[in-house]
Amino acid sequence: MTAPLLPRAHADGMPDTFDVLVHPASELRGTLSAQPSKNYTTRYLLAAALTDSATNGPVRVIGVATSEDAAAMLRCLADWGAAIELVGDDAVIRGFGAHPKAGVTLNPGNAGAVARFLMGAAGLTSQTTFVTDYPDSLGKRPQGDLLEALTRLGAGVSSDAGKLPITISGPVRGGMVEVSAERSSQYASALMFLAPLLPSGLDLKLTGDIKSRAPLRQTLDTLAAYGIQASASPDLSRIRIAGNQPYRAERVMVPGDYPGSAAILVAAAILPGEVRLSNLREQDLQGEKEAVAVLREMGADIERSGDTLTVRGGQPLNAVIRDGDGFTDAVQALSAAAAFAGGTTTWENVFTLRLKECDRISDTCRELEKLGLSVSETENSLSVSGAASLAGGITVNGHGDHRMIMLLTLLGLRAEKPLRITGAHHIRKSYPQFFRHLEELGAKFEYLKTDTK
Ligand SMILES: O=C(O)C1=C[C@@H](OP(=O)(O)O)[C@@H](O)[C@H](O)C1
Ligand SMILES: C=C(OP(=O)(O)O)C(=O)O
Repeated sequence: MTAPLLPRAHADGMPDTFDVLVHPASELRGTLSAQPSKNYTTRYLLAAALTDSATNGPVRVIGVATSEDAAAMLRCLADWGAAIELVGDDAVIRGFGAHPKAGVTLNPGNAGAVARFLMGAAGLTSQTTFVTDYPDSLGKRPQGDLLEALTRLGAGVSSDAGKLPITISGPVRGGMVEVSAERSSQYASALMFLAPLLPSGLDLKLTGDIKSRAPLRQTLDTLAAYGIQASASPDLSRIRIAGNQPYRAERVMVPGDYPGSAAILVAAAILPGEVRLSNLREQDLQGEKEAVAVLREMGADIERSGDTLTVRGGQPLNAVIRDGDGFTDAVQALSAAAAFAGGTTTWENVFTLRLKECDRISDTCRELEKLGLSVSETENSLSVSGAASLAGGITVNGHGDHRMIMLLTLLGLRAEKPLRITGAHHIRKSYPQFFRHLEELGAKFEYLKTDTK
């Protein structure tokens, strides 16, 4: 099953590994449809695999993302015993229910959410090992909070000081358990996916200053779509999910992706022209929907008609001070708007950005400084002062981080001279068509083949 699931992410006509040369754009104009949501794709695929095909039959996940993270989830679920068929843009999955294959080694690539959600479900197996071929990215991200919770539930766990590679030996028991939600919401989401298949369910107490509440709500939403009952306190510090609840669904449809689309909206706002972006639901739990409100507050002209947003670009922008935790995956893209806004923009409460594919606070500061921008950071915040223009004409480092690559690309589109971004193929983690979408709007890129992974 592995082979046919992989090429989807690479069917873009670009070299396997490349730097991108971003040419300045005078305007952006055209219509796009937002790509499928990364966060709903990972959730709907996992939940589909957790259905028991003997009683539920196949689940059709309609319109799955084509990113490397989606491919990673598909590959791991197939390795765990799910029968997966890709039919056009859909995935048809016959799930393994509460019985993923034991003794399997899973490689979730560079996908944090995929790795953590699967580590939760590994509590159903007698043993699952997790490795990564991204030791410098996912391999450095912390997993200890989830491993502690699984240990309290009776799992045997071995890890490299709370990091990958990790082996989890179950099965675990249910009941009450604390899990820290201070560094990532993904640990709690992982346990939420596990809970319904444990005989006594889980009574989760989320501890610490809870971060990324929006994805926790997307997990509750996914459970509901698969017929699982859950109850949560309004602040999400307590989430109760009864046991012995089978996952059940026939068809689920993946909505459009707000985090990636935020980058398109910013590009459209900082350059003259008119861009229409469809497939973005107004009623949606993705926190990055807030990027629309943030851009409007900065002075962007964005109009909504149903699921379509129209941006009339080139309006003068002003700085804002906002708590960025609610739209964590759009902070990078919005920093490109900040780079051209009057005044200093500060994103507060964004400590968790340091724990993503790179340190999205310090590494961002370093790259923006190279471009001549004035930036500052605290442990928990990132500030960017707007400039009237950017010279460009240099090489900046994509840090192997798709959201950093999006941010630098947006800056390059508004620079005076072309900007080279290293390791731009990592865009495929979440948004393989990013450059192609911008090309459809009139942007020009050169893809410079490299041998650097
Ligand atoms: O649950 C999810 O799908 C995600 C949760 C967020 O992570 P944190 O909870 O670590 O902030 C987000 O940044 C990530 O891209 C996807
Ligand atoms: C941080 C991200 O993803 P993950 O945590 O799933 O690797 C992201 O998509 O920006």
